Amino acid sequence: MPTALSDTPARDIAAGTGPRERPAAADALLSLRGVRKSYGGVAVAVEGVDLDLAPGEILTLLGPSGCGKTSTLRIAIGLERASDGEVWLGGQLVDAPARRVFVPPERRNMGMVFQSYAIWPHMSVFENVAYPLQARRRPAAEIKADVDRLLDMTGLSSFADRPGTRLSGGQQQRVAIARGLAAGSGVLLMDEPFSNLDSHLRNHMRAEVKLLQRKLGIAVLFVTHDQSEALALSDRIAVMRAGRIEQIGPPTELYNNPASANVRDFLGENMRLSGRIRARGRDAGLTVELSEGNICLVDGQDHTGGAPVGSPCLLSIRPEHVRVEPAPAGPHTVEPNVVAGRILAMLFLGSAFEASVRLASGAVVTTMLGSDTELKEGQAVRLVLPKLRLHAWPED
Ligand SMILES: Nc1ncnc2c1ncn2[C@@H]1O[C@H](COP(=O)(O)OP(=O)(O)OP(=O)(O)O)[C@@H](O)[C@H]1O
Repeated sequence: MPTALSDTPARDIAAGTGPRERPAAADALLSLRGVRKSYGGVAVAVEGVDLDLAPGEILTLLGPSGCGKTSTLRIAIGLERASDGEVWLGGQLVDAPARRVFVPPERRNMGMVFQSYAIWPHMSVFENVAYPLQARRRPAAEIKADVDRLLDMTGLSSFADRPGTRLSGGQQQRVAIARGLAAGSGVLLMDEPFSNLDSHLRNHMRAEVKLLQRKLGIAVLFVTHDQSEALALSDRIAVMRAGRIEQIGPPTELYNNPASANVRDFLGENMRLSGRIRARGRDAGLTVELSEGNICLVDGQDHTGGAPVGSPCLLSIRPEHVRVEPAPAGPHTVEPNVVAGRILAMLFLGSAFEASVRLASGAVVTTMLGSDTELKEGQAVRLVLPKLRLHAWPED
């Protein structure tokens, strides 16, 4: 894996601190095994987390406030000690309470970028980036060469002499990233790094970080509560809830095949329709009668756990998978997987319209329409629900 600097590799950092054998994942740069954290022995923040950060990947911890994302990150870098479990860095054990192993953060050499950037205002851009290298007493010529390279890679060369205070939010963020890379382990931890930026700059920085990460081949463990940020940036997402990882996988897998209602609702929008199971296919598939009276064939995921025919259930479908067509003239005909409705309101989002549609039952659902749609507010429509895109769940 190409690391940013000609620096001490992570596997040498903790030399002499623990056993030599590797944890389960052979090529992982960072591994957490059964990590648990309770503050003051009472509040449990992290409850048995296992994860492996592979070389060159962006792995995001995603979840609502208080689910344990930051605690997990702080344990990884050594700012907190795990209460139980093991942390491995580059094949070396760096935290294992049961084995009395703990390597402090300054000896883990991992870069961390915080929400607040933590740029030192009394130092120039060059000095900020050089700091982690000076702290390790590297020779001046080597420091200069490495910092020049990092400033070049992050597009900051022309700002080298500028004080940290005289930079825009995006530039400060880049200084924080360059300084994180100077830590040299090839692993960068980022905790909500864009939350202080306005939405335009936030989008720009997401793209910039991903480009930089791809160029350098570093591994990033990223924390956010923003699902669109996680979907856009990550190679893999770990959705956390109450201190545990609920599902981990590539963004498209989590989006298309959520393993739980929590992951389904946390990632993206859903149209939800309530109904009752009318039949179960021999191998797979359900027939569901909606509250609208229509029949729907469901060939997506079945999360109803074999609930018997007659049980209430919930169907979900991503709004972009619903086809919205003008209602045909003449008497209403009932067809499977087609629901009648009327557009109540259309919101123009730039690239698309978000339309609220009232169904016969009175339920209001949200759908997406192309920006060139000819459909209008007040118009009668039919919603076509492809069976492969419909997932069945127990009632909420
Ligand atoms: N130093 C601390 N002392 C006591 N409890 C703490 C401490 N730090 C975090 N907690 C608690 O641990 C739980 C997890 O907190 P953590 O900051 O890891 O969550 P988070 O998902 O990162 O939240 P946020 O997105 O709000 O930062 C919360 O209930 C929090 O109140």
